[in-house]
Amino acid sequence: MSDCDGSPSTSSSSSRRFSLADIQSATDNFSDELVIGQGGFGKVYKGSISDGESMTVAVKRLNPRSRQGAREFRTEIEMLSRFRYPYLVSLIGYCEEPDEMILVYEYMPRGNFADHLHRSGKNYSAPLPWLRRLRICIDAARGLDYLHTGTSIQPDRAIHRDVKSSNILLDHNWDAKISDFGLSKLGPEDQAYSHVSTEVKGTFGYLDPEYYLTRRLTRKSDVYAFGVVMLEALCGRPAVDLSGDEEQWGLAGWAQYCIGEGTVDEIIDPSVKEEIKQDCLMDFVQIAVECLRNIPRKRPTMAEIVVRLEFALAMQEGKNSYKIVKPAKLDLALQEGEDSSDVVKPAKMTFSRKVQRYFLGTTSVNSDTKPTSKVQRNHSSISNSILPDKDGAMSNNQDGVLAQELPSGGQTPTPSFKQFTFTELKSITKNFSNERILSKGSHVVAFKGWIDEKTYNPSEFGVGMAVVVKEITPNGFQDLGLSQILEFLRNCSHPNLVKILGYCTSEYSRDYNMFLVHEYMQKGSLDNHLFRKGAEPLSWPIRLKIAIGAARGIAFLHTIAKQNMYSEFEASDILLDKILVCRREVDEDWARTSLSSSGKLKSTLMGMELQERIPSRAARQVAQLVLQCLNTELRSRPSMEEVLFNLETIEKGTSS
Ligand SMILES: Nc1ncnc2c1ncn2[C@@H]1O[C@H](COP(=O)(O)OP(=O)(O)OP(=O)(O)O)[C@@H](O)[C@H]1O
Repeated sequence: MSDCDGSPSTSSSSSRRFSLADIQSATDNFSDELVIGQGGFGKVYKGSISDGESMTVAVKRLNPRSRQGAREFRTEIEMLSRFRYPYLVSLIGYCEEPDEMILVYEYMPRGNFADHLHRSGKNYSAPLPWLRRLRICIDAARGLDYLHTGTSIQPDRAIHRDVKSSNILLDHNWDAKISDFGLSKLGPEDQAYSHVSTEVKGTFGYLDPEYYLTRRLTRKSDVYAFGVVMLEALCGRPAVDLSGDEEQWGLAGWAQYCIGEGTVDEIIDPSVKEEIKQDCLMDFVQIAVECLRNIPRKRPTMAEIVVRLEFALAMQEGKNSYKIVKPAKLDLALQEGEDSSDVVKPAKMTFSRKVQRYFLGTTSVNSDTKPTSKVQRNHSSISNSILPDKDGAMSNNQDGVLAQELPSGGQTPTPSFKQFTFTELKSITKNFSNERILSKGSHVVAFKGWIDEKTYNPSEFGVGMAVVVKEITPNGFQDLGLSQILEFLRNCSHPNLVKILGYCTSEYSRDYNMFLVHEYMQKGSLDNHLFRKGAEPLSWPIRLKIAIGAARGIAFLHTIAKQNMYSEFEASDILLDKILVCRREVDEDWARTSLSSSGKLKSTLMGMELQERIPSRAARQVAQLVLQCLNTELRSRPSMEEVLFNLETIEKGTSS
């Protein structure tokens, strides 16, 4: 393990070395009028350098009286030269002269997140809407995930050590990037829980108590600090505020206390309170509280946080109107050594203990707090609707709905995963009539129909939500048992996967076939758009968006397949080919997309007719990525997460 606190030579391979005269000219000789910020290192100026074209930059000049110095300066250069990513601020160059240490960064015109949350600084104009706060948290989480896990191309891993809202900077589109790597440590490569022992550094209000006590630094210290940032975003309060009552000085402690007391509503920033949807709020609070768990091992990883925040965003945007169960939640309730007996008696169904807890919703917001919060109460009401009966059998309610979300405001509950009756399916598909057939394969026939959006009851032709009813012969499932299939399907919920609305295994069904009901994707499958004669060619940005959507869906499948309960099978094998439930298709606004196989991905991206219209740099990058995916040596192929990361980077490069 190398350590940035040693004194590596300033790695300047990808950063430019400026003379002091360059910097003086860029900042009007360090004019006070150009000061845009001040941190522990020194003042930050807005400047303008010319490299052929003129470019606005942020110039950070070491204050000779600062407690920070050469070590932080070198660490920053070293880190930012190694870690380049759309969600990390870029270092453009540096200046090192006998009495000067200066860093030059890309300029982030909207300043830092803290100023917008706490209504301070020149950049603040109006309270940030909730959606924007959520997106900023996701960007920052992506940046930290990259720092923590690296990629096959950039295998180094690091711990930031000073995650806070003033180190999250915003560009003119409100895209967020992590900054300030002066305290970062290059970390151990493999295990999330291995650590480095260091002198305790960081910022009060964000310091992981475990690190403070033990000096054992892990990535989970960043996760703790990120949890505090999430609370700042939710409450609009700084991490430390000494102006109020003593128990409210530290946001982390105060917010956790309120959540435990069921009074989380009272601490939400009034300017966003009305905007936050209940589902999104519950998830957001849940993630934040988990980040703050006392035991670092029990905190989620940044990768999990990214997926779950994206999920919360989808809920806020109304893309998942029914209750969906997220794989990341596996970790919420199922911590090692936890006793499940207080939750639910073992059911006769073959769901594993993990799956039961997972499926029933979480029962403990935080293993460190008492189970009395509103969030918890809401969750337990979800559980109650599907508690096993006294014989241990899982009971459905009268509608055959297995799990129900109980939304706020007394709206009609929406089923999450319905057990349809065969009669209902007959009504949905007009008695499985030929005119309703969408496609026919050797093991699967798909029919189109309509159901009521709220109850999932059959509705008239063209009324309510369009769905696909798929009839699958037993051979279509290979050797999988029903319980395994259902387990998987329930958890297969992600904005980039077709939504499974329910199933039917009625004894009256033809030949004991199974039926799945999933959402209907208006634009059909991608191959239609790519290969159908006369189809309007898809533009390059849409193709890229589709590839990214598909990569997100697949990456998610891989994540859930990694959970123990699925260790016996590979998600991609089962879902993509055999069960056919996740044959991802393109929806209405092209935002949630996917492809039907990696073969199509290749042809999508390499389509000859498009080559002229793809920016040449992007074309090269895509071609390189495709070649990596097709590497004959399995181990050398990138993971889906890496593919996704690369596609997102290419997209950023194309749009900027
Ligand atoms: N690249 C940049 N673009 C725009 N503004 C920036 C940039 N870098 C820093 N700033 C502004 O300058 C402020 C100070 O930045 P700096 O990283 O030195 O300090 P800090 O992180 O707030 O504090 P400390 O260094 O003590 O942890 C930031 O909060 C931000 O408002």
